[in-house]
Amino acid sequence: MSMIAAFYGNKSILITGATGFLGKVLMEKLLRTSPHLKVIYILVRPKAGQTLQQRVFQILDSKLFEKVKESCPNVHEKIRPISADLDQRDFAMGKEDMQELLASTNIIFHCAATVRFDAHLRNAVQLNVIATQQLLVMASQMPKLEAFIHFSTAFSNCNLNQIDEVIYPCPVEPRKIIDSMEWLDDTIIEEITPKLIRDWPNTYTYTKALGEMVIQQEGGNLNIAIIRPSIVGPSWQEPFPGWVDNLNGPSGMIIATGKGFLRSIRATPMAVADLIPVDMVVNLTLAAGWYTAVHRPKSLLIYHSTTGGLNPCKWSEMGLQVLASFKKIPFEKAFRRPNANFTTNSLSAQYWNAVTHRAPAIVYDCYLVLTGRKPRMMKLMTRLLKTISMLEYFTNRSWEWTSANSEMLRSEMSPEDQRVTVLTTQAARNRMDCISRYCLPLRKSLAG
Ligand SMILES: CCCCCCCCCCCCCCCCCCCCCCCC(=O)SCCNC(=O)CCNC(=O)[C@H](O)C(C)(C)COP(=O)(O)OP(=O)(O)OC[C@H]1O[C@@H](n2cnc3c(N)ncnc32)[C@H](O)[C@@H]1OP(=O)(O)O
Ligand SMILES: NC(=O)C1=CN([C@@H]2O[C@H](COP(=O)(O)OP(=O)(O)OC[C@H]3O[C@@H](n4cnc5c(N)ncnc54)[C@H](OP(=O)(O)O)[C@@H]3O)[C@@H](O)[C@H]2O)C=CC1
Repeated sequence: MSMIAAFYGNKSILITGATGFLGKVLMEKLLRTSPHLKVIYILVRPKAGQTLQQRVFQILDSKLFEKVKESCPNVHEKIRPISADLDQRDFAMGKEDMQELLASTNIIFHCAATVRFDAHLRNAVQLNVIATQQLLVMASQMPKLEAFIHFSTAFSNCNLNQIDEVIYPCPVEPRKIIDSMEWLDDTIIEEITPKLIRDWPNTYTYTKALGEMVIQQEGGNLNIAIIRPSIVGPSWQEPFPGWVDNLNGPSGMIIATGKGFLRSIRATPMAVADLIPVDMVVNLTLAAGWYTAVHRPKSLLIYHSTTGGLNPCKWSEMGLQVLASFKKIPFEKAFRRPNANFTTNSLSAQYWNAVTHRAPAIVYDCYLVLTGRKPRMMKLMTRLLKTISMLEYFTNRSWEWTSANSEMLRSEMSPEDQRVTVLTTQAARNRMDCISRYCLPLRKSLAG
């Protein structure tokens, strides 16, 4: 029997961000492999026109949960949604809900975040820093809490090239940033944002770094671990290959290339594409939760969930795999035949944008207007080019992440857990298999 799966049996688990990409996969794996867990509390923000229960049923109705429901048709009884908005004081939670959480929670997985690169600094600080701080305060009042697992990103220190499993100080103390958000107005915050974030490329990575510092400074005696995944992609194996439900990171770019919209990307072919399938991130997370609670390490441990350090994959290799997958399974109703290249300098990128992106979009829009339809291609192309420009920072640099803690974690696992729980390190060793599994199922999942 898996020791990790057995550990989560009979536990009350709190997940923030359970309606998001990683949160859903985490919840699925917990329900599938630890069917005797007591309850999963999920903090869900109310959405107009949908009750909390409806949001939960919508998630459970997705293909991701088919396997769990086969073995446990009443799986919804294990999930207890709690209305909470992490942007609000005390998460705008009801008193009784709060009391129940404080009294019962054994393990916290904190996934909620804004992952938008263009988030206003105030919003990013609120969710990625202040909400983390509030959750720590709650955690400190939980007598039964065994472990607090926080999701950060491998790019929280992307201003460095070599990144160890440690917390690096930020130039400005998180407390000072939090205080200033209280009295500065939005326009001034926008003006000073570039000065504050310095060599971080966006408010997302910057506020994730601040979030880590808050954890270190205000974690007190809690048993805490931080997971730092790199670029999280579709599932590799569990519960089935290729599950993904968003267009973040490379997924949207791959679709856009396959559909023939995207023909050129500013990327350095030899730069490392550090992709990690979502199920491996979840495996590492559950193993880290078990280890943190059972072994109670003396200090906070950080786990890199990355693949590049051991056996790096380059963007050129990734690109070739992607193009090969389009040949095997072409997209339906493509705008053009898929073909793409990587450019490295910004002048040639501008040239290709004009020639292969904007010009065909204008021609197509003229055709739509002439045939009595609404033009839409230029709007789509502008959005696509905006997205590409935000991703360029990551496609033109390489980072080296060490992974000693992840290696240590694997060595601490039982032989059975080592057999059933694929962690990042093994995935890195089988990198080509991993990439082709990344590309092909992604195509199947999102094509259409
Ligand atoms: C040698 C041969 C070469 C061959 C080349 C072959 C090419 C192969 C492809 C290779 C891929 C290369 C690209 C790699 C890029 C890697 C980047 C990795 C960066 C990771 C860093 C950190 C990882 C993390 O820690 S967390 C997760 C990261 N977060 C994100 O990824 C979020 C980024 N996105 C945003 O911040 C926003 O979406 C933004 C600012 C880019 C755009 O905002 P906007 O307000 O304009 O739009 P949205 O409201 O977000 O969406 C509106 C609409 O558009 C749809 N959409 C969103 N993104 C995409 C997309 N990428 N593609 C297509 N469509 C997209 C979205 O669903 C919405 O649709 P609605 O219908 O309106 O709802
Ligand atoms: N995806 C990736 O490539 C990577 C992700 N990470 C980290 O992993 C974690 C999860 O990311 P991912 O699943 O991709 O992100 P998603 O954007 O898919 O999910 C974000 C989650 O946070 C919730 N949330 C956002 N704002 C609030 C709020 N005010 N109150 C309550 N809940 C809120 C969302 O709820 P709702 O459904 O209501 O919007 C959603 O459940 C994050 O911490 C991220 O930084 C790290 C590295 C890479």
